[in-house]
Formats: sequence, structure tokens, C-alpha cells
Amino acid sequence: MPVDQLAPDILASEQAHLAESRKALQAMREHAQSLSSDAAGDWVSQQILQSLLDQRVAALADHPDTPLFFGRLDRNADDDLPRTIYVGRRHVHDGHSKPLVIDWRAPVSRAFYQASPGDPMGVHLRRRFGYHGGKLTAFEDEPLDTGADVGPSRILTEEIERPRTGPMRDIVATIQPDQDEIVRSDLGTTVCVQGAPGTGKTAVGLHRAAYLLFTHREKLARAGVMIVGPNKAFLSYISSVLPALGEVKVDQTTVADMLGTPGATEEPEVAALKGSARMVDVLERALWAHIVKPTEGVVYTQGVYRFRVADHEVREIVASLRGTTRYNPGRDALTQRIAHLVLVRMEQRGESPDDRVHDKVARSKEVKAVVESVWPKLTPQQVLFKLLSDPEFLAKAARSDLTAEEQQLLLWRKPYRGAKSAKWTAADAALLDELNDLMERTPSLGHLVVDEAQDLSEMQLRALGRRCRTGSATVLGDLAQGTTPWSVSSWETVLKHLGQASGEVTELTLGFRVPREVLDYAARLLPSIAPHLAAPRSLRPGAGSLSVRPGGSLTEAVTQALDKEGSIGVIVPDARVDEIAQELGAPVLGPDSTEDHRLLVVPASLVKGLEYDHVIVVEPADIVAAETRGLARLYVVLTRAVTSLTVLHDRPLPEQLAAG
Ligand SMILES: Nc1ncnc2c1ncn2[C@@H]1O[C@H](COP(=O)(O)OP(=O)(O)OP(=O)(O)O)[C@@H](O)[C@H]1O
Repeated sequence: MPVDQLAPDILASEQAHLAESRKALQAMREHAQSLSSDAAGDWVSQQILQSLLDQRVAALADHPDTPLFFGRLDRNADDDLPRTIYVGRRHVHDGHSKPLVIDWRAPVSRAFYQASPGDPMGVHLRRRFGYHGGKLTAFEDEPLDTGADVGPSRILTEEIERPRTGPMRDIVATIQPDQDEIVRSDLGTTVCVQGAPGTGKTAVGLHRAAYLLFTHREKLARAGVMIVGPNKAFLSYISSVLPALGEVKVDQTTVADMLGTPGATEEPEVAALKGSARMVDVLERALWAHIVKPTEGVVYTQGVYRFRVADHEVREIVASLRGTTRYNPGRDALTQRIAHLVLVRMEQRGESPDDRVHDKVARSKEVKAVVESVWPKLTPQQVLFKLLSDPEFLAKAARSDLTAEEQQLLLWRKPYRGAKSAKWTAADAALLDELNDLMERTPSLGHLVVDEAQDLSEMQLRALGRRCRTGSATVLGDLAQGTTPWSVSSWETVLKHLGQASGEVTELTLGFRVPREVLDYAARLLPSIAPHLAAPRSLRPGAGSLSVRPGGSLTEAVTQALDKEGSIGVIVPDARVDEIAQELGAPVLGPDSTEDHRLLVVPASLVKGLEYDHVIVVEPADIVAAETRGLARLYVVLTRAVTSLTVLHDRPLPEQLAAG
């Protein structure tokens, strides 16, 4: 496709449109700044209005380095909009409300991403713009009414190959048609995306969040949108994308932050068992086993009178409540109903007690004592503590759902002294969350984006599912990159445990990050780790991007990479991180890292979801040997490179890689 830098007139007129749009944006901002919150009636409304105005002013800031628009459509359409529209990150209009730039999320912008010679969608020319810094330097024309396909866009390839420094960039200018389908799917639809490394799953998830917030602003501002990623380093890497799209009110979190940071670790087989949804019934029985059959009634004394509620009456209330409410509301309801019966007795004696008396009875020590003995106040930690430390209690709760060996596996080898001093693992955190929800309903958000979902256990998925129970989700992942002991093998299973069984599973198949030569090399591992998945495809051939060096020198590889532009990740077996960092005098990526460095030593276990222009992998055999799903880990490691991958090894390569 021609990048038409040789048409100076056109380029100059497009640059003039950019200048006009920038000026108009400046005017919109000045107007917003001139608005006053004084018009609001009271102090509270004034504060709310001021905060809205501040947000509006911030949203109208012009970032000189980011293109205000990146595309143009010349349309045949007969609607209220100009025939020529410019597509950009946000709406900009002139002083007469004429749109100069239209938000990429507006319905009319859809054609920019979706129109094709086969289906021009009323567009006869699509123009893409190339930028250098904030300067418009090139454009690329695609006539859509001639029926001829003009081939891949050079602006797209250049965008992908632009050297990386710092965090992930947005892809709003170059979203591809199949990605756009996912980005623009309805709020009510849960979408699950399987995609090979670098197919843009993370990018698509973030852009979908931005699209939904634009399209359903009010509803989602109330209900909330949350992005869930594997660790803080990953969140830091993606943290700039949504703000660059003008969306600052999205929470980004990890499962550990959401459910509680683990204070202990455990054997993979124990973690896998605790992660299984078979634990659900066990937990439910464990909780409800705390309710004791009432053997005594209540005697409430007021002055010289005693009002009695018989034991069988308490039994009846408990029986009617058990299993029909969550644990805590059930406990409250038991208190209220006992108090009610006391009040009935008072009325039978001719009194007319009011609400205050009702409250007093409900809070009396007599009623509290019976409720506590029958339906005790509990914390999730107390229940799980009992389950993991008391073999008899576990056997009672487990029934035939867990074998004797499995029960043995669950019990702590060295029990803690109490629920408060117990140290919980990542798997325990999900069990505690399940118990918490059995006791008290977990509030739901409007939309959840879950990245690297293949690594979540069934119990973690249930925990996330609760948080989008009345909303929807975007679930992203790659079954071949599953590295946890509980990694799932099908997306249908993921959706089921998430409580979104009707969600749509879709696939992204074209890789943008990894050059073909490197991707083909990594794909030699696929038959061993995910035989049912098709080999991934790559947009760019990347001839010469792969170098495998037996006995190769690390210092030499790093020096070569430093001679080129872009970021460098030296990915090493976790056990060798310190040694190699010292050798290179380079910083190490930690789970909580948020800083940018051009050269980083990266532990293999932390590199999921990240990418570097140049990747140097040290000793693949050790990376594989370090964990049960070591081959899948190696697949993740080998698919992080945008421009070049160098593999250094002294030990023989894993046989799947060697046999090429
Ligand atoms: N349409 C696109 N235009 C430009 N760049 C793109 C596009 N789609 C994806 N990319 C780029 O490709 C790279 C990989 O994207 P992303 O991290 O979203 O992939 P992923 O599928 O989540 O990968 P992984 O499975 O390895 O986590 C990123 O640099 C992203 O910006």
C-alpha cells in the first residue's frame, strides 16, 4: 500500500485540519475552564459539579505527542454528519458545533475499522495517518469502492515495530476488524477470547473497557469496571492504556489484591485440590454445620413479667430460615423473628409495644444468647480454620465428595493455633471468599476484564464471577500459556465457573507481537503443551529475528542488543536471577515493579503478558525443569520478543525445540 508522502498538497491540507482541530480543542478546554460551579444550590452539589468540571477540563487536555485523529473516512452517507469525517481519540467540534474529529467509539467510526472492499459500508475512501511525535507526516489511502484489496497497511507494521520504551501503548489507530468485533460487543455479552501470544488480547480487553465506558457511561460509572491481571508488574505495564484513551476511572487489580495477599505457599497438588469447584459443597456444609438444633427457648423478662418463646418455636424459625438466606442475614432474621414472637406475647397480655421495644428485645442478652448458641456469629477464617485442622469436622463436611486421601491432603501438617494466627495461601484466599459470599452477598460490578484467565482455578473464577454476577465480563487468555497447577483445559469450563455459561468463545489468530520466525520456533512446543490448538500465525516474517547460540556469551548478546533501539528483556530461570543481574549490573523485574528500564533481568515466572523489543533467553532447559508445567512456561518466555530473540544455552535444549 502506498504511503503517500509525495502528495504535499494533501498532506498540507490534512496538517491544516489537525491545526484547526487542536485550536478547537483548546477553545473547548477554555470554555470548560470558564464554567463555574457557583450555580449549584448547596455546598455538596457545588463540590460534585466542580469535580465534574475538573474531570471535563482534564479530559480535554491535548497531548502534543498523541495524534488527535488517525483516520479519515470519505463517505457517501446521507446523515447529519459531514461527508468527510476524521476519527480520533475524542470528539472535537468547532464554535458552530461542527464535528472536526469524531470519537473512535462512536457508531459512525465503526466503518474505519470494519469497512472493506467487499463491504465498503458507505465509505469510498479510507485514509490512515502516520505521525512522528505529534506531527502528521504521512498518509495511506485505501479506495474501498473499487473492489480491489490493497494489501496490508505499512502504517500498521510501522506502528508495531516502533521501538518500545516504557509501558504498553494503545492500539486505537490500528485495531483490526476481528479485534474491533470483540471491542464493540454489547455490554450484556460476556466474551471469552482465546488467542495465541501477541494476538492483542490484552489490548482488545482494555479497548473494550474504554468502548463500554463511552457507550454506557452512566450505568458503568455507577456499577464500576475492573481489570484483573496476573501481577502488579503487569498492571503497571498496562496502566497507561486506559488513561491515554481518556478513561481514568477504571480499577486495575490482581486476584491476590482482590482476594487477599497470600501469607503462605503449599504443594501444587494441595493447591490444585483447593482450587477445584468440588470444594463448594464441602464449604457450604462446613458453614451450615455450625448451626445447632435449638434445645431451649427464650425467656424475656420485663419488670415482673416473663415472656416465653418455646424451644420448638425457635426450631421452627431456624428450619424455615436454614438454606433460604445467606448465613448472616439468616442470623439477623432469626433474631428479629424471636423478638417478634416476644412482642406477640406482650400484645396477648394487652400491651402495645412499638418499634423501640422490638429493638430492645432483639438486642437483649436473652435473645442474643440463644441466637449465639444456635446460629453463632462466624468469620470465614474460623470456618476454614476448623475445616483444615479438624479431621472429623472435615470428614463430616466432605462426605463422599472428597476421598480419604484427599482429606488427608487438605489437613494442615502443622496446624496453626487459631484462625487469627493462621497463614493463608492463594488457594485458601479463594475458599475464604466463597465462604464470605455464603455469609454475605458480594456486590457485583458492571463489567470485569479478566486477563490471563487460563491460570485461574475454578474457585478463583467463581470469586471473580461473583463480582460480575449482575454484569458481564471480557475473559482473555491462551490455554497454551497455562502454568498454574490448576490451569484449565477449556474455555467452556472457565465460563461455567465464572457463572457466565452463555458467554461467547471467540478466537484471535493473527499474532502482532512476535515475528514469524520466532513464533514458529516457539510453536514447536505446542504439540506437547496444547495439542488441540492450531499453530499461531504472525503478521510479520521477521527474517533473521531468531538466533540460537549453544555456548553463546550473555555479555556479547546484551552488548549487541544495546546497539539497537528499544527495550531488552533478559529472561532467566528464577533461581539465577541474582547471579545474572550482578553479572550484567542490570535491574531486576520484581512482582511489584513499576519502573521503566531499557535493560531488565526478568525471572521466567514473571514475564507473562509482557514484551520487549529484544529478548535474550538464558538456559531454556533450566526454565523447563523449574516447574511442573515448565514447557508451557518456556512457550511464554519464547513469545515475548517484538524484534529479536536470542536463545543462549550450555545444557541441551528441550527435545521439542532441538528437533526442528
Ligand atoms: N491492531 C493492532 N495494532 C497495533 N498493534 C497491535 C495490534 N494488536 C496487537 N498489537 C500489539 O501487539 C502486542 C501484543 O499485544 P497484547 O499484549 O495485547 O497480546 P496478547 O494476546 O495479550 O499477548 P500474550 O498472550 O502474550 O499476553 C502489543 O504490543 C500490542 O500493542
